[in-house]
Amino acid sequence: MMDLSIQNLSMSYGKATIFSGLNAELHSGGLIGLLGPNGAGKTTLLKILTTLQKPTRGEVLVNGTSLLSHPKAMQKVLGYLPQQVPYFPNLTAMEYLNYVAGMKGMRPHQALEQSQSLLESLHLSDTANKRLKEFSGGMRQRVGIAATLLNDPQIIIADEPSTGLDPEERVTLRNLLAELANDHLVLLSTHIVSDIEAIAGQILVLQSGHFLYQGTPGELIKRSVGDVWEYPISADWTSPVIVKQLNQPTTSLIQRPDGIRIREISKRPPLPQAQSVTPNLEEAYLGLLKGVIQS
Ligand SMILES: Nc1ncnc2c1ncn2[C@@H]1O[C@H](COP(=O)(O)OP(=O)(O)OP(=O)(O)O)[C@@H](O)[C@H]1O
Repeated sequence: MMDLSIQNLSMSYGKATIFSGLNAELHSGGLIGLLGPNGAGKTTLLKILTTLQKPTRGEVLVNGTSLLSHPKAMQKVLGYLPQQVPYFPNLTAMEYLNYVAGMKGMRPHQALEQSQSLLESLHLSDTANKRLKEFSGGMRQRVGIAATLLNDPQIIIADEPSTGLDPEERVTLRNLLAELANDHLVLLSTHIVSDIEAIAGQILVLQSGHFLYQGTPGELIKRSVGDVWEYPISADWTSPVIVKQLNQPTTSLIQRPDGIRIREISKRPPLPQAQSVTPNLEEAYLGLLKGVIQS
């Protein structure tokens, strides 16, 4: 069981405050999704949690031990999956894993055993001796995951790991992280709601330097009940008025058996004929970011 306690954490670059006074309690068992728009500070927060960067103020405790005073306490239990897996085109998958295992201080026989078993569970055994330059983006990402999991880290932190993956590879990665989250602390940062929908037990929403929301996805959806509406498109949907309306982030199109309808996040019914509908997580999240749903 691992616990991460984020206490009054603040980060500024010069005069620019990225976030301030962040507090959160994270535990193993159930994936934790860190959501926020581009530039919200997710990577900066992950860099602090992975000891790559020092915060301006505040503290992070790893099972009660200060990460700032004892970064090794975190480094010993951490598996970090960065946005872009380091790329060594001329190494084979096995050679790359060996190299990472060496950096993690693993003994050669232990490195070999674990690399083989990880390559097998990530369906890469057949390609263990192929050079990484011959791998697809998704395969390379899976090698990155194998490298992250070497030495069985108890905390896994992933930064937008599905960038560049095709839909099938995204699902595979999602399932793998969900499975790991049963007995590891898994924190997955993304700006794509579908990456964590259905697998996150807890979500943190970071925007404008604060956590706008911390809790279960279900609770966020509950909060947005009554704020999402659906209505048929009354005019030609290529007309400038409709196109302008659809360009707002709070509206989307949905195909129904009787035609295309507009879904809109709004405190009040946008049209008299609009019907209140059950929100999905994406809508609840967007409503929160746009201030329609209260944080
Ligand atoms: N070394 C730095 N010096 C100055 N500003 C920085 C530095 N690193 C990041 N920033 C700024 O901090 C803000 C947050 O960046 P960060 O990469 O943490 O966001 P993010 O939520 O991870 O975004 P993305 O999803 O686009 O990766 C951005 O405005 C960025 O320009």
